[in-house]
Amino acid sequence: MKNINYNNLDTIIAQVTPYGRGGVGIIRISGNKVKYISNKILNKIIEPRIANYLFFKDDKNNILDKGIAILFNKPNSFTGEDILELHCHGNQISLILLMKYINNKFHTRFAKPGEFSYRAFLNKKINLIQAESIMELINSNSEYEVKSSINSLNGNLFLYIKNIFKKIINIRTYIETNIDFSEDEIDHISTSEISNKLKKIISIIKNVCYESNLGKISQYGIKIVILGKPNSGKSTIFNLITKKKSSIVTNIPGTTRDIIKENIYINGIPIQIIDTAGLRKSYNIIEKIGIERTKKEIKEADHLLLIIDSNISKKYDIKKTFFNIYNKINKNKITIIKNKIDIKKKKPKIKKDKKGYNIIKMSALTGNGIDILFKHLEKILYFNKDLSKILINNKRHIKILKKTLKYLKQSKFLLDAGFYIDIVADKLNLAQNEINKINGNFTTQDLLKNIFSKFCIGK
Ligand SMILES: Nc1nc2c(c(=O)[nH]1)N(C=O)[C@@H](CNc1ccc(C(=O)N[C@@H](CCC(=O)O)C(=O)O)cc1)CN2
Ligand SMILES: Nc1nc2c(ncn2[C@@H]2O[C@H](COP(=O)(O)OP(=O)(O)OP(=O)(O)O)[C@@H](O)[C@H]2O)c(=O)[nH]1
Ligand SMILES: [K+]
Repeated sequence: MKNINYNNLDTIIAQVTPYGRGGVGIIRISGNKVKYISNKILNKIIEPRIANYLFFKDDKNNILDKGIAILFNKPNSFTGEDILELHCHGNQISLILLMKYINNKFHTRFAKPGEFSYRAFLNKKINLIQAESIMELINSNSEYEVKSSINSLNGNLFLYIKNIFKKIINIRTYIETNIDFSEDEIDHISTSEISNKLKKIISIIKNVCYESNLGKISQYGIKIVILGKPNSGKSTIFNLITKKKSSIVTNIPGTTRDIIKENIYINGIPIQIIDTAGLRKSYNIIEKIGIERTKKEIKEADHLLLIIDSNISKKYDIKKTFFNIYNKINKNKITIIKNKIDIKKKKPKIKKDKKGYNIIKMSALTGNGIDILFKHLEKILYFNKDLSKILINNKRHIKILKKTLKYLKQSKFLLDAGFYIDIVADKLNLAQNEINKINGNFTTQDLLKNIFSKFCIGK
């Protein structure tokens, strides 16, 4: 499909409901010929934006279907062009027959994937971010992805991008007005002020880029790694969370030699949960490999669950044995589970320790306390990071933001190192161009076509 000519704004038609059998199947027609087609097929001039229950007929007065027709007059439609929607009975054959008839009779054609949205974009009905988020929404596989795409559909991401853009412009203006290019020497006060401003933008983007690592969730889920001493109950927790018996549970310490992964959803959040080998010094070569891999998993994890047997004496300080991660790690990145509370018949609960780390007392064996754990994880993984506000799932956006970040860092570096301000400004310019690509202000035709062609048919 090399010759997609999106600029040729002829009238296009597509089935917008899924292929197959259904209660209702909707056909959408967009373009200049719509009114003519509507009059012919419906045998009537219908009022726009009103549902009309009518026969759909061919030119020989044969009934093609009887359904609901809605006309949207340009520019007040999804695409900004005239649109006719035919809500037919959901039979795939009759839908195709109807579309074929229209194509043959009125010289319309089937829409390419994303072509309706592309027209909506060209006619400034939606911005590029919204178009992409509509597609993200359609392709969502979890409540989590649905929420994030609806969020960017609502314009939150657009506002965020605009804010970064404004801040960059702000610095460029500041440079142009406050620095005298005719002098070789740069005023030190202004330089440090610019440097601070740059630092701020960098941190704003960094925050989002960090969260956007969660963007990989569509493929793998948020990575939760289970850690703990042998026999603390890691495999039992893993089985409890995944509700499967895939991890071998035994009372022989060191049974879990390798890493077991499972993809699950916790309250709609896609999660990849990983059970690790028992962490301890081992001369067993197989176990050693497992431990090396555990270290790697820890590095890549979004969240750690550290399992401790709550009945084992405290003087043996487990927390110290975990590569000192306990003290180094962000308090929200780790949850300590004091397991096996059933033995001393304690009640499950959640609390914070003196250092502010989250501790959950529960029993993996009986499942008592699992709801507390799930609720906590949901809070930590979803709400604490404020993903409900800005979450970037879109690979294209992440890539652009990373590039923007790179240019901003370079420009700060050059500034701090005392390079000429125009070199700094050049880098800023590059950053600005990057950010412009997200909302489609600085996007080539090829790129646009590429983006929209990944949409589904009828969108
Ligand atoms: N029947 C139907 N349902 C649908 C769609 C559709 O195309 N048809 N959509 C397709 O994605 C979504 C809704 N998107 C739409 C976006 C804009 C307009 C529209 O008519 N816009 C006009 C008027 C706005 C107004 O009255 O406030 C405009 O923008 O000028 C319609 C649907 C989801 N539901
Ligand atoms: N009473 C009680 N026993 C538990 C609990 N959780 C796990 N166990 C038992 O503790 C033993 C070890 O559990 P595992 O889940 O295999 O422990 P692990 O941490 O995966 O062990 P390794 O494979 O050695 O790393 C098993 O006999 C479990 O049945 C619990 O909450 N209460
Ligand atoms: K074990």
